[in-house]
Amino acid sequence: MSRTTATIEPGFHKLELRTAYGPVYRTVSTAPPRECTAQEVPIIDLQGIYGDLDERRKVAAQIKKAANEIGFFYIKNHGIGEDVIDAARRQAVNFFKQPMQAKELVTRAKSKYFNGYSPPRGSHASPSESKASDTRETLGWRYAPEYDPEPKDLDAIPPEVQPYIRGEEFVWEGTAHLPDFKQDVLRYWQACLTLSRRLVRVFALALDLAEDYFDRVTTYPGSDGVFNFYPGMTPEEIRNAGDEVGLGSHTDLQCFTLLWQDMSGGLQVLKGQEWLKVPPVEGTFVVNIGDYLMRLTNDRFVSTVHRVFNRSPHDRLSMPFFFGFNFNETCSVLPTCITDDNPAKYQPITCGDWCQLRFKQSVIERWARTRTDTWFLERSHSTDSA
Ligand SMILES: O=C(O)CCC(=O)C(=O)O
Ligand SMILES: [Fe+2]
Repeated sequence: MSRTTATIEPGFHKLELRTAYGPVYRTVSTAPPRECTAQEVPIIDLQGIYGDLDERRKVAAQIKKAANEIGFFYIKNHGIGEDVIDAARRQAVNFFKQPMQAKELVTRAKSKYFNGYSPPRGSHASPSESKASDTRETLGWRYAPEYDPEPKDLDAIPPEVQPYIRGEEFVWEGTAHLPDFKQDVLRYWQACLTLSRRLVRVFALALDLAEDYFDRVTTYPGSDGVFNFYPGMTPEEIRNAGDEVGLGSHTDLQCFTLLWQDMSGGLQVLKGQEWLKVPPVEGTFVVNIGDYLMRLTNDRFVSTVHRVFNRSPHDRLSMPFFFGFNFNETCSVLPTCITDDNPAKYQPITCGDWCQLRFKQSVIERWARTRTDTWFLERSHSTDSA
């Protein structure tokens, strides 16, 4: 019986990545990451998005270049107040510093839609990267129209939208003992949502579409707020950490992510086969393209693999916000991303169904892993695909 065994050159290894259609594998360098350059991951000044059309187009051109090349860039002058960020950051730390019993009041096990708290080792983003699961713990909450900064009439939510509302109140009920938690966290989330609606208009310009092209599909958008906490390590833990990661290699799912990270460092981005460090820059967010937007742009904008290490004595905190389209809207590859020579590669799909495909893969995979560990490991080491 023949069996394919991929040959990997020394200095490289095979990285397993989750996608909506099951695992894919990439050959990746094992060399330590190097610092990214300002050309590779540029800092884009957003001041111009509040200016005239000409200024908005200039920002759009910079976003287009970065989105085409690496799918990651920093934004400065983004308009989210330092006080808003600071209050959210303090609340996140208050939350994670609680005893486990208090955090479990909002355990993800209570959720139908991945809201709530997941403890350290609660996820394993890339099973081939590390034998152990991810060290981060995380708290997430999702879109609910009653908190939308664009006020909604709750009695007039379209019936086709209603089944796709993913926010759940238990997150706020189970944190009500933390003074001002809900207020400070939602203020941050609302600021991220407002900025994302503004940014998606610049993305439309970057894609040669009318500026309001996406307005119709961002009325009840995918808007996942998340706090990630990566605990610091003692020197001994660092020595024994082996291949452990804070958050394993993955791509984000929706259109784009706004990522606030504290000054610890630890974010890495995969460029070709090489890992780049994308360090924190004071006063900025990192923005990265997600899989759904990559699909809608016929792969013009790239959703890039990234991961996080926190091999330091200090705790690390990040506060990503994942922005997508209304989960009920079926979207096709964008007309400006199709030519006679380059027809649409993908079928229309809703952002909700797209995310669901990936979630399902994780569930199938977890199931396979618990049932037949050896079967699964053999398969993941002997299959070579895209
Ligand atoms: O913590 C970070 O810097 C990145 C987090 C991330 O990639 C994610 O939550 O998807
Ligand atoms: Fe991510």
